[in-house]
Amino acid sequence: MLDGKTFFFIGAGNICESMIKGLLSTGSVRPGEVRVANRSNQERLTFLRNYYGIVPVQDKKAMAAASDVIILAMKPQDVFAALTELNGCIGKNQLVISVLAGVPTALIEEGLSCEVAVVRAMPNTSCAVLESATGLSRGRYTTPEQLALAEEIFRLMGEVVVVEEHLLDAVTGLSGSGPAYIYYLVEAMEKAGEAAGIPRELARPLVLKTLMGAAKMLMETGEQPEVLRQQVTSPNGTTMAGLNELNKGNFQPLIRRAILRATQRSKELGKIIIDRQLANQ
Ligand SMILES: NC(=O)C1=CN([C@@H]2O[C@H](COP(=O)(O)OP(=O)(O)OC[C@H]3O[C@@H](n4cnc5c(N)ncnc54)[C@H](OP(=O)(O)O)[C@@H]3O)[C@@H](O)[C@H]2O)C=CC1
Ligand SMILES: O=C(O)[C@@H]1CCC=N1
Repeated sequence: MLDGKTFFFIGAGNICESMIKGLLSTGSVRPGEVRVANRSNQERLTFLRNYYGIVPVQDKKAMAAASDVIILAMKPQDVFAALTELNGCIGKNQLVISVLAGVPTALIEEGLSCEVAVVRAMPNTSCAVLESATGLSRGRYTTPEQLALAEEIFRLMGEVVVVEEHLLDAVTGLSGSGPAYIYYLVEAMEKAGEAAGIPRELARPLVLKTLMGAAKMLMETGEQPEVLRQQVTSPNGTTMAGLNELNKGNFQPLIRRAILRATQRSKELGKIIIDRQLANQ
């Protein structure tokens, strides 16, 4: 279904580059089929063109009209300006994918003032290595075929779940922001390894292989994480001593708080944008 489809990224930031890198690496999308626009940062477009061979765009309206898939990838607070620029140029047979945290499909449909197919997606930066966990939900004018196209695009870059739109804020808090929690854990483990006397250059591969191995065990054995944890934990051994320290710091409630707060923040971002839209009407 992807053959020859053209992609127009509006917003050339981190998630855009992760997706471009991932999509091109699959070979299913060619550099000439990827068009990218920014608000003002031309150096960034030049970099992306030189590095990936993509097509930098100045005339967003013309390019949006001429592309199969338009990906909104600016900050949520910049969505109005972007939609205003695109108003009236996207038709029913095109697909708009929004990766914006918190922004409802209805707001995008309204901003484009026509019956446009919108899919709201929440990928993560692991798109770059084809290991994203992506949540999708469709807007009111999106056909099953258009949703299937969005699924196909994101499935090239990892796992996809299709959810009710109200769950996308939670997907954002869990797996959209999720890589940052893991990187933070890696940072903390490396620093702790150093404190225990292991030089950074040795701590890094030890931590990374531990992370990879644990992920692989979870995926390949199908065991519950509790079971795998118990297999590591000898009675009165080292792991138990370490886990006790994590529990003293309320490890699980802390993680829960972080994910719930990120989820709430996604909802807040949506509300800010909706309130601003209402104020402008
Ligand atoms: N980073 C992540 O891990 C993820 C981010 N997201 C979502 O993706 C979106 C982008 O995030 P991220 O890539 O991190 O952000 P960045 O700040 O890295 O990039 C945003 C880009 O949008 C551009 N931009 C702003 N307004 C316009 C406009 N009107 N037309 C064209 N381009 C515009 C900016 O251009 P300029 O520099 O010229 O102003 C900038 O390059 C956010 O809404 C976020 O919620 C979703 C999943 C994961
Ligand atoms: O931090 C953010 O708001 C975005 C959304 C998910 C990941 N990054």
